[in-house]
Amino acid sequence: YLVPVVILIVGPATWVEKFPEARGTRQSPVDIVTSRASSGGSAPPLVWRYSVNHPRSVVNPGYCWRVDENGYDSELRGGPLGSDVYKLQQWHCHWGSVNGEGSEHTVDGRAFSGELHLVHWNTSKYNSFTEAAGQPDGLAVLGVLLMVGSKHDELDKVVRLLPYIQHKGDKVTFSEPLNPANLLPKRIAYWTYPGSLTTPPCTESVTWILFKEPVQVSAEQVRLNLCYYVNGKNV
Ligand SMILES: NS(=O)(=O)c1ccc(C(=O)NCc2cc(F)ccc2F)cc1
Ligand SMILES: [Zn+2]
Repeated sequence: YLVPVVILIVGPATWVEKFPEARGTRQSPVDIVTSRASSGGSAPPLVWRYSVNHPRSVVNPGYCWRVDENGYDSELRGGPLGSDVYKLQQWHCHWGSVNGEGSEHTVDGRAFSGELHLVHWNTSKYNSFTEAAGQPDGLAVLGVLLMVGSKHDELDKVVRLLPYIQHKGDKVTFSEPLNPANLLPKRIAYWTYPGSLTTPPCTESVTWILFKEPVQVSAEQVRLNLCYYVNGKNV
C-alpha cells in the first residue's frame, strides 16, 4: 500500500519561492567553524559611537522585539568595513522557543539562548537604509550571542517594556538614556563574513560581525522574552 507522504514545507524552505535571494551564495545565518577562521591579520580596529539621550521606540514586529533609533546619529567604522561609515538603524533580538537554543548563528555547532543584532547601513555610499539593504556593502550587523547568567541592566530597559507591546504592530516610545554600546561584550574580538539578512527578503547585503564573547542575560529576562514571543506569535 502507498504510504501517504505529506511534505509540509514551511519556514526557510519556502522562502526561496518568494525571495530568490534566499537561494544565494552568501546566506546567513551560518555555523562558525572556529578551526577554519583565519586570523584578522592587519584589519584596523572596529570603532563605534552611539547617541545615548534620544527617544527610542520599541516595536513588536511580530517576532521578538525591535528598537528603532529614529534616525539619531551614530557611527560604526573600521574593521572589515573599509573606509565607509555606517549608522545604527535598529536593533532587535532572536530568542529560542525550546530549550533555550534561540541564536541564529552557531559556533562549532553550538547554539546560544539568544542573539542580539545591531543593524547599521552604509551612509558613505547610500542615501537610505532601504537603498543600502539592496547593496552588497550596504549593511553591517553586529551580532551578540546571549547566554543565561546574570541580569543585563541595559537590556532590561527594553525587556521591562515588553508587556506594553504584546501585539504585532504595537509600539512604545521611551526616552530613558540608553547606550547601545553597553549591549556589546567587554572583549571585542569578533568573526566576520559576507552574508545576508537572516529573514526575508534575505538580501545578500550584510557584512556580519559576530562577537566571540557571549553576553549574559538573566533567566527571567529570557523568560520574559519567551512569554511574549514564541515562534513569532505572541503568547
Ligand atoms: N536578522 S537580520 O539582522 O539579518 C535583519 C536585519 C534587518 C532586516 C530588515 O530590515 N528587513 C526589512 C527590510 C529589508 C530590506 F531588504 C529592505 C528594507 C527593509 F525594511 C531583516 C533582517
Ligand atoms: Zn536579526
